[in-house]
Formats: sequence, C-alpha cells, structure tokens
Amino acid sequence: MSTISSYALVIFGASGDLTRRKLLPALFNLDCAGKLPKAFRVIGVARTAMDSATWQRQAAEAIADLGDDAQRAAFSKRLVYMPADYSSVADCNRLYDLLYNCDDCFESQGKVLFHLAVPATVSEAIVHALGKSRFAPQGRMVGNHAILVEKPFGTDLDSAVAMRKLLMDTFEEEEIYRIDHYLAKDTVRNLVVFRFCNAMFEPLWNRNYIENVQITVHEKLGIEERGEYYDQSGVLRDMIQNHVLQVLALIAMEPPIAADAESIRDKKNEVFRSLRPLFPGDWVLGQYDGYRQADGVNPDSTTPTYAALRVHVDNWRWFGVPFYLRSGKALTDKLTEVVIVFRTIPLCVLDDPNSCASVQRNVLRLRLQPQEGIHLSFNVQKPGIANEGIDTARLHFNYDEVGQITHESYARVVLDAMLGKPGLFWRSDSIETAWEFIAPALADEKNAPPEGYPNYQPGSNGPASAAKLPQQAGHNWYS
Ligand SMILES: NC(=O)C1=CN([C@@H]2O[C@H](COP(=O)(O)OP(=O)(O)OC[C@H]3O[C@@H](n4cnc5c(N)ncnc54)[C@H](OP(=O)(O)O)[C@@H]3O)[C@@H](O)[C@H]2O)C=CC1
Ligand SMILES: O=C1O[C@H](COP(=O)(O)O)[C@@H](O)[C@H](O)[C@H]1O
Repeated sequence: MSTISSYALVIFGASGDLTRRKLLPALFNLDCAGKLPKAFRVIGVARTAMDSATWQRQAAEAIADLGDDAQRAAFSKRLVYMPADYSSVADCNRLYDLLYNCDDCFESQGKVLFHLAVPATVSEAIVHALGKSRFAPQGRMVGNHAILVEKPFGTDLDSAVAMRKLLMDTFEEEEIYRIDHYLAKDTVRNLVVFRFCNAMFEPLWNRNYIENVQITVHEKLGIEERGEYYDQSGVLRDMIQNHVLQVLALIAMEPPIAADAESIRDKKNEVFRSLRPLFPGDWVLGQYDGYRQADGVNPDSTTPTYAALRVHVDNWRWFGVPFYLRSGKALTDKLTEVVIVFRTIPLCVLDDPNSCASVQRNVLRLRLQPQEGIHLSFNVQKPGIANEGIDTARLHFNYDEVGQITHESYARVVLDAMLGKPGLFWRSDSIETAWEFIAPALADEKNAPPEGYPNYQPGSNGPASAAKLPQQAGHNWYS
C-alpha cells in the first residue's frame, strides 16, 4: 500500500445492490489479503434509515460465505453507517464531521475516496452537495480526496457533459475515476495480452480474414430488487453503452504504442470515433415477460431488458465487418463471450464434394465468464481407411490451467483508485462519443417493437427477432 496510513471509503448508495453483491465482498477480500491500511474505514451513506449495527448485519450477510468469524468481525468494525439525503449540504457537513471532527479521528492527512454507488440520476446531486460543503471551502475539494463514479456516467450525452463539467469544477481530473468494472476482469484485461503478446493472431485480426465478430453479455438474473434503478436505465444504458462497448474497443483497437493508461485509452477512443452511426434496423430491443410486474417498474414500461445491435467500425482494419452485440437479463444462462468468426476458405481443393461441404469457418471464442477460457475450432481429416470426410476439432484452453480467476473486479477497481492508477477507468471523451453513438437506439426505447412487449420468456435466449440481425448478412449467432 502507499504511504497513506489512514483511509476512508465513503459509499453513497450503501443500501443498494452493488454495495451488497459486489463492493462489500470485494472490500472484505482486500481486507483479508492485507491490502487495506490499518486505519481504513468504510462509511455507508444512503437515505434508508438504519444504524451502523444494522448495516453491519447486512454486510455480514453479504460476506457470510467468505473468510472466517474473526476476519468477518474485524471487517465489521470498519463499517459505519450514516443516513442522509443525497442533495443535502448539511448532511455532507455531518459526513465531514464524522470523518474529521470525532474522537478516534481520521488523521487530517488521510485520504477520502467517495464512491457514487447510486443511479446516475442521483450522482449529480451528490457532487453538487459535496462542492458546497466544508469538503470544498471554495467550491473545489481541498485535501486528499478522490471520487469513483459508477457507470452509466450520465444518462445521455447532455447529462454526461453536464456531469463532466460539474465534476471537473469540483475535483482535479486525476482525482476522478469513471468506473467500468468489466475492465478489471482478468479475462477482459487479457484481451490486450492475447492480441498483442502473440505473433500469430494479429496478422489475421482484420477484414481480410474475419467475417464477423459477436459479443454476448447474457445474464440469467432478472432485475431482482433493482426495479427503480433499472426502469430508468434499461439494458442500453446499463450494459451496452459501457461494458459491451469497452469489450468491443479492446477487440477492435489498433496496437497501442505502450501499455500505459493513456496509450490504450487513445486507441480505444479511435474505435469509438470510428463507429458508424446507427440507423433503425441496426438494433432489436426486448423485454422479458414479468418485468412490468416487478417492484419499482412502471406497469406500462417500454424499458428494454434485452438489446441486440449490428455495429460497424469504419476504419481500414474493419470496414465491412459487422460486430453483432447483444446483452439481456433473465436469459438461459450467464455468458460473456467474444466470438471471432473467420472467413471461409477461398477454394476447396479436395476432390470429394461432401468433404468440401462440411468445411466449417474457423471460430475463435474468448470466453470471459463463466468457465473462462479460449477455444479455437478448425477442420481435420477424420481418421479411417475409407474417406471418412472432415470433422471440426477444437483446441481448448481453460484459465484454471494457469491460475485462479479473480472474480472480485471491484477489489481491483477500489485498489487501483486508492493507488491512483487510471488504467481501468473510462476517459470522458470516450464516454461522450459512446453516448452519441447509442443515442438513436435510446430514442427508440419508448416504442415497443411490432410484436409488442413482452417479447421473450425468462430463461430463453431473448426475442426471436434478434436472429434477423446476423441473418440479413447470411450470418448466425454462435452459442
Ligand atoms: N448492481 C450491480 O451489479 C452493478 C451496479 N452498477 C452501478 O451501480 C449503481 C448503483 O446500482 P445498484 O446498487 O444496483 O442500484 P440500486 O437500485 O440498488 O440503488 C442503490 C441505492 O441508491 C439509492 N437509490 C436508488 N434509486 C434511487 C433514486 N431514484 N433516487 C435516489 N436514490 C436512489 C437507494 O438507496 P436509498 O434509497 O437508501 O437512498 C439504493 O439502495 C448504478 O449506477 C449501476 O449502474 C455497476 C456495476 C454492477
Ligand atoms: O454493471 C452492471 O453489471 C452487472 C453484471 O456484471 P457481472 O460482473 O456480474 O457480469 C449487471 O448485473 C448490472 O445490471 C449492471 O448494472
């Protein structure tokens, strides 16, 4: 850890799903691994009325399967809860006192990391209030502060621009961390290594050899208890504008000149700027049966819980290669995967027409989660005395052959922000280009598709109409 001996993580939205399912377990694991400073406190802030003991009990449930009793008890002591109104300057001042004017006080040279684990619509009010509070005597933060902002950053281009300005009025740019926890996943980080630390794939990684690319981010979970957040968000804001486009950028970007944060961000930004504007017909939206009955969801909601898109990256490397993207809730299984479909051979030289007919395209699958691995299919001669024809063989690599996958991407996110490392976070120019790109599909959200909503069943693969996007070009979804 750095020389900072005293640290506070302030979680706004501490009563929520992200805090419970991802943040608290990640912090607990960091604690057990000895990665947190001794004087590390977690201050949970939210509107829900509860005391610290209640929040500690909630946290104990969130980490019930992790560590041992002593570790859980020690972690619990780090947790303090403060009910507050997100837009209240007075409540920010109370928070200030809790941090700096108390008995076992936080050292004045300690660092405070604010985490906005709330819907984007709430984030702006929090930054406003912080900027008017004692944390920021002249409207700008004074002292050792940084802020983690959850995706989606804003809800559209205009709100993202407004949020950027507000944040930059209040914090220094290097104190702002715009989260995308997918960038912290081992398998997503590996995309750079896979592409640029192997000589054999990069020469094929272009329009001459690749027919189409498919990015699937399917979830088995529905919206659970998150109706209020999700109905304002929908899959385009929740997953496509951020996680899915980041994966696309890592697959499509040019080689960076170095692996530092800015070099990679520059190359990804070129991809975002090369995205061909979307037109009607480039997307299919879906909503699962039962969504409208969930708590917090408008009974007439047209918020999509599923989206499939056909996207083009208009640059020399990718011109003419469709990228098919899809993500949704309440589907058959959790599956995050990139499928690279190579072009078919130019000519079959075998003299047996049946064998030629069974030649398949090579397919490279980068399985990001679960059963993390890499799989390559290719054609082989079936063994035998007679001409037995051709079969498809597969080379498999499973990550557990090289070590255990870290599922705690939030541990890495928090640690990197504490250490001042920007590599795993979005840059604001890319965020805004991504909003501009997705805007035509967002504008269509208020219209249910011709078949009406709901248009897919929980536990299915999404709406049948999603098949038409690849089919229009003679392609099919893999998996
Ligand atoms: N859940 C997840 O797996 C992930 C979530 N995220 C992001 O984290 C953020 C929070 O997500 P999540 O925790 O799931 O969301 P929740 O719906 O659980 O919201 C978090 C908390 O914010 C407060 N809140 C919710 N809606 C409103 C509202 N309309 N007005 C004011 N306060 C509200 C509630 O606290 P209270 O009422 O007590 O104030 C709630 O407990 C989102 O931006 C999401 O994109 C990112 C990655 C993963
Ligand atoms: O950002 C989000 O991500 C989760 C999925 O994350 P994963 O790491 O479990 O793949 C998603 O459930 C949530 O809706 C979204 O806000």
